[in-house]
Amino acid sequence: MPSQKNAVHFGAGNIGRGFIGPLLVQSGYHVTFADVQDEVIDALNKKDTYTVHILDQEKTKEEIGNVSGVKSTDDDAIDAIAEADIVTTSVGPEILKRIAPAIAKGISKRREQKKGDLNVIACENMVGATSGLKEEIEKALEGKHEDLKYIKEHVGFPDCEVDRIVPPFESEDKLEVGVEDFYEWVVDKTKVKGDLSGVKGMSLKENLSPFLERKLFTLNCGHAMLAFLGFVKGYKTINEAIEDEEIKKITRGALEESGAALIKKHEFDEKEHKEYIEKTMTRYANPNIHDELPRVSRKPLRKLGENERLTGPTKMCKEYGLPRDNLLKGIAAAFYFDVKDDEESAELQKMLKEKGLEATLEETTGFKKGDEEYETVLKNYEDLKKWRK
Ligand SMILES: NC(=O)C1=CN([C@@H]2O[C@H](COP(=O)(O)OP(=O)(O)OC[C@H]3O[C@@H](n4cnc5c(N)ncnc54)[C@H](O)[C@@H]3O)[C@@H](O)[C@H]2O)C=CC1
Ligand SMILES: O=P(O)(O)OC[C@H]1O[C@](O)(CO)[C@@H](O)[C@@H]1O
Repeated sequence: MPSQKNAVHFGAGNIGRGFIGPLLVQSGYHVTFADVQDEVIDALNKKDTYTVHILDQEKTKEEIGNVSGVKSTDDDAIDAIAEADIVTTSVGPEILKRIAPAIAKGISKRREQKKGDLNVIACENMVGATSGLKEEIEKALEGKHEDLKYIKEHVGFPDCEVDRIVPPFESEDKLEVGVEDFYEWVVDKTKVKGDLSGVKGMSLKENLSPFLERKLFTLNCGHAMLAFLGFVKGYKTINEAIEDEEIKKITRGALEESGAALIKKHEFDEKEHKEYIEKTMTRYANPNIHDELPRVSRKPLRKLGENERLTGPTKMCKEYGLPRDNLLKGIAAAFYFDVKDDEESAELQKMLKEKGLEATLEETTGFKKGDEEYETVLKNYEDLKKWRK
């Protein structure tokens, strides 16, 4: 009998339980979720199985078994890494540095126990998430030459792109999760140690960047446009926002703008990219998915950042001398995002109050006074005032 393959997944949240965890289980791994929420960890250990609802036209279910939970801050997490064949994460970009020390300790233990190859893959909405995590792990092992040598020889750190819409799911059962049918997981093949071809749903590619930029500057870009513009008009959900013809038109326009730049940069087939945009618009409008705007627009300071989903495609359009009017409407709308329990939203509103829009715009997006983008966002911000109810 083949021996049990083991995976440790940091973050038993929506993407962990609804996307990466299930794919690993279906590929024959026992998945140990490492999280900080006791309730979720206890439930995983008590039940050993949970339901994933596929929220498509026809609603189906998958039962996911062979799972357990550990506290990511306990030694149990380190022990689990020592026994793992793969470590994945979906904790949010800002949490990666917090989990790096535990992964470093787990790697050190593997080296002592002369364990074989391991791959660590950060599945976050971010360019270079795994590379950043690798840096943090190496920092945690500074001066430990044997561990660093072991990493070089035995630990792969491939960056990746993850795409599946998984909002919080209403259920009495803490573990149940609701997902769209669509998913895409593209992993940088050139950085893998050993063989990951047995992982179901993982697409190994030599050139990750076009896939990553296509996803961030399309799915995430349009989602952010809908969420920020929808918020200005007082809508609560993505479904409400996309039903508004004005918002829908601007969002589609933004995807066409980012699409034109992506086609130029990555030489995508024009017709195929048009279809990709249409498919993305259909995914947003899925009537079976209830997605609240504050989730999609969460952490606005990160989302406004250079090379992120709105500023990134805008800059790319500029580089190729292409229009970016719709994208700049989405950027302007982001400054209206005001949700008290979102720390970054509170920080953004504080900046606006204390420094004013001009300085905040410069600080968050990198657009400078005199740039066409800077002036247009200021104008758009004024124009959006009439949208507020
Ligand atoms: N939900 C979605 O539709 C998508 C999310 N993503 C990305 O996946 C990542 C996670 O997103 P979600 O699953 O939606 O978030 P989530 O909030 O549902 O899950 C995050 C999980 O991480 C856990 N966590 C926080 N600190 C931790 C720590 N120190 N150690 C271990 N676990 C910790 C939380 O308790 C939570 O269970 C983000 O980077 C997001 O950008 C990517 C594609 C789609
Ligand atoms: O932390 P992030 O990037 O906001 O992740 C949550 C996100 O999940 C998605 O719905 C789907 O990837 C995004 O468009 C959304 O913003």
